[in-house]
Amino acid sequence: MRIAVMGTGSWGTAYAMVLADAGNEVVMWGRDAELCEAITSTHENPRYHPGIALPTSLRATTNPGEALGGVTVAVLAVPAQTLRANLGSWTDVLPRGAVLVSLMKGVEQGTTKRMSEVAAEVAGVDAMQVAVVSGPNLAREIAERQPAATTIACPNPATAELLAEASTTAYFRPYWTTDVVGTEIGGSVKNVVALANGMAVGMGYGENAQSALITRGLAEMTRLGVALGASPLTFLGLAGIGDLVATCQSPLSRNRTFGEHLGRGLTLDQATAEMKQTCEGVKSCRAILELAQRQGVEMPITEQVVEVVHAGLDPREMLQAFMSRSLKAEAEVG
Ligand SMILES: NC(=O)C1=CN([C@@H]2O[C@H](COP(=O)(O)OP(=O)(O)OC[C@H]3O[C@@H](n4cnc5c(N)ncnc54)[C@H](O)[C@@H]3O)[C@@H](O)[C@H]2O)C=CC1
Ligand SMILES: O=C(CO)COP(=O)(O)O
Repeated sequence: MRIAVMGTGSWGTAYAMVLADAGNEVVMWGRDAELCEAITSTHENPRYHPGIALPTSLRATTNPGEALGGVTVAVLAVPAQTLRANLGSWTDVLPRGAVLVSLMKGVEQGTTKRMSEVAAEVAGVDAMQVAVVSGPNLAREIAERQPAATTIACPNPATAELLAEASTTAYFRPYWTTDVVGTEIGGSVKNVVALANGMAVGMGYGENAQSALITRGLAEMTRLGVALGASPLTFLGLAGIGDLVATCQSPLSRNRTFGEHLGRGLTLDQATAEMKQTCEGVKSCRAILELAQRQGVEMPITEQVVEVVHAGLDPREMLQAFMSRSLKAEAEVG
C-alpha cells in the first residue's frame, strides 16, 4: 500500500519504519525541511531516533500534497491539540477514499472530542473510514525493533484487519478490534495516570503505591470508557492495562517523566522546560475530566492530576487526598 505518515516525531517516525519494514511504500510529512532531508538522504531521524537505521525506502517531505498524493492510508502523528488545524490544512490534498489512522493519545481541549472524532469531522469522512492505533508502544523500543504488540481499532472490521496486516513485521504484532471508543479512552487516560504515577516515583514511593495507582487508574479508565459505550474487555487488553503498565513503568515515558519532575519538586514551568517532546496527559487531563463530569463518572486520579497541573496543588497533597478518601467496596463506582 502507499501510505503517508503525517508527522516526523518520535512515534510517527517509528510507526513509519514499521510500515516500511512491512513492505509498504511510505512517505512522511514533517515541518522541518532539514529533518526531512536527513530522513530521505541519510535514512536516520537524528532528532528523535539518533542511531536508528530507517528503511532506505522511507522518504520525508515538507509538502503535504507530495506526501498524500495517491495514498490509500494517511497516518496522523501530530500532537493531539494541533490535529484540527493540521488536518484542516491538508484536506484539499487528501485523497477522497483514504483511510485515516490516528496514532494520537489525547482528547481535544474545548470540544472534549476523541482524535478519531476530530479527524472524521475535519476531513468530512464517515467514522467507518477512521482507525486508531494504540497500545504499549514506547516509540524508542519499537525504533530499536524490539518486540511489541498493539491494538488497531476501526468500526469497519475489514479495514481494521487490513491495517493490522499492513503493519505486521517480525517485531510488531497488531491485534484488531471494532471498539474505537475503548481504544482511544485507554490511550488518553493512561497518560494522566502515568503523570500521577510519575509523581509517586519522584517522591520516592515504591511498587505498592505505584500498583495501587495503576489498578485504580484502570478502574477509572474503564468507568469512563464503559459510560461512553466501550467494551470493558478492551481495558483488559493492550490499549488498556497493557499501555497503562508500560507507560507508568517506563522511564522512556514522557508523561511519567513529567510527573517525576513534579514529584521531585520542580514547578510546572520547570517541568515543561525539561520536556522536549509532546506530553499529552498535561494538555488532555482537563478535557478528560470534563468528559467524565458530563457522563457523571468519578475519576479521582484524573481530578487530582488536574489540580496539580492546572491549579498548582502540591503532589504530596495529591497523594494524601487519595489516602483520605472515604472507604468503599473495591468494585464500587468511584
Ligand atoms: N512517543 C511515543 O512513544 C508514542 C506516542 N504516541 C502518541 O503519538 C502522538 C505524537 O507523539 P510523538 O510522535 O511521540 O510526539 P513528538 O513530540 O515526538 O513529535 C510530534 C511531531 O509533531 C510535530 N508538531 C509539533 N507541533 C506541531 C504543530 N503545531 N503542527 C504540526 N506538527 C507539529 C513535531 O514537529 C513532531 O514532528 C501523541 O499523541 C502521543 O501520545 C503514541 C504511542 C507512542
Ligand atoms: O504512549 C506511549 C507508550 O505506549 C508513550 O507514552 P509517553 O507519551 O508518555 O512517552
